[in-house]
Amino acid sequence: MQLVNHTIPEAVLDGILKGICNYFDPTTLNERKVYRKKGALDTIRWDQNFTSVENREYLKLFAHPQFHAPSYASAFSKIVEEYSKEMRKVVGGLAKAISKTLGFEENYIENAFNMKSGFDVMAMNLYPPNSRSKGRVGLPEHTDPGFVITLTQDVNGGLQILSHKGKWINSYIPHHGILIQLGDHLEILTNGKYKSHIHRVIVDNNKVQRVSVVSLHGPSLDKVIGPGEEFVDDEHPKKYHDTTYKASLEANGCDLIDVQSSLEDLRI
Ligand SMILES: O=C(O)CCC(=O)C(=O)O
Ligand SMILES: [Fe+2]
Repeated sequence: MQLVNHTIPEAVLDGILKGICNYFDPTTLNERKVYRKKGALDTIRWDQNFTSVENREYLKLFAHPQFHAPSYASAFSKIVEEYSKEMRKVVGGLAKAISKTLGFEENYIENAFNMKSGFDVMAMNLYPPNSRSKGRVGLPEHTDPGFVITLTQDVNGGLQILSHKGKWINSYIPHHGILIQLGDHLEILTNGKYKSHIHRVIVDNNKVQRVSVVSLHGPSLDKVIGPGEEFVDDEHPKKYHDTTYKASLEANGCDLIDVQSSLEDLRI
C-alpha cells in the first residue's frame, strides 16, 4: 500500500534523498570503504555490487533501538536519524491501524512484537542507470523480515512486486509518498493471513540513477515470534515455527545487518 498525506515533512524526505546522492559521490568512494563487511557484529555496512545478479551501491545501518551512522559524515547522519524518528511515528500508527484491520484492539501488534524496543535496519540504495549496470537486475527477488518495510525514493522505476497470480507489477509511488510492504513476521504472526510479498528491482529501462530508502521495522530482537493463538484452529493449523527475531535473522549464517529473510526455513 501507499501512504500520502502522512506526517513526514517534505524537507526530511528531500533531505535524505539528496544526502544519499551526496554520500555516494564517486569521488569519495575510499571514505565509505571503511564500512565494508568486517564481521557479524557490524552495525553499519556499505558495499557496491555490480554483477549479473545485483547492481547497486548500499549503506545499511542499525536505526533502532540504538541509532548508528557514519561518524565522519555528521550532517548526513543527522538527516538519516531524523528520517528514522519520523518514520517510526508513521509505523506506530500503522501498527495500530493494522491491529484494528485484524479485528483486535489497537495495541495488539505493538505488544506481539514489543515494538518499543523494535529492531530497525535502514538500507539506502543507489541503482545506476541501465547504461552503467552489468545486467538487468538491480536486486534479486526476495521478501524482507519484520513487521513492515517502508520505502521512499527519488524517481519511480525498477521496483516490481509479484502478484498473487504470479505477475510482476511495476510499483509507482507518488512523489513524497511512502510505499508500505508487509514483512515476514507479520505473515508469521497472522499464520499466513497477511502475506509478505516477493519483490525485486529491475534496472532494464532506467535512464537515470535511482535512490531508495528502505527501513525494515522489526520486533525486538529477543521477542519470540510465532503464529498468534487467535490465528490457529482446526481449520488453520500452525504454519510456522516459533523463534526469536534474532535467531530468525541469524539463520543460515546471516548477520543481523543483512536482514535476510528466513521465511522458507520457518515454514512447518
Ligand atoms: O530499492 C528498492 O526499490 C527495493 C529495495 C529492497 O527491496 C530492499 O532493500 O530490501
Ligand atoms: Fe526488499
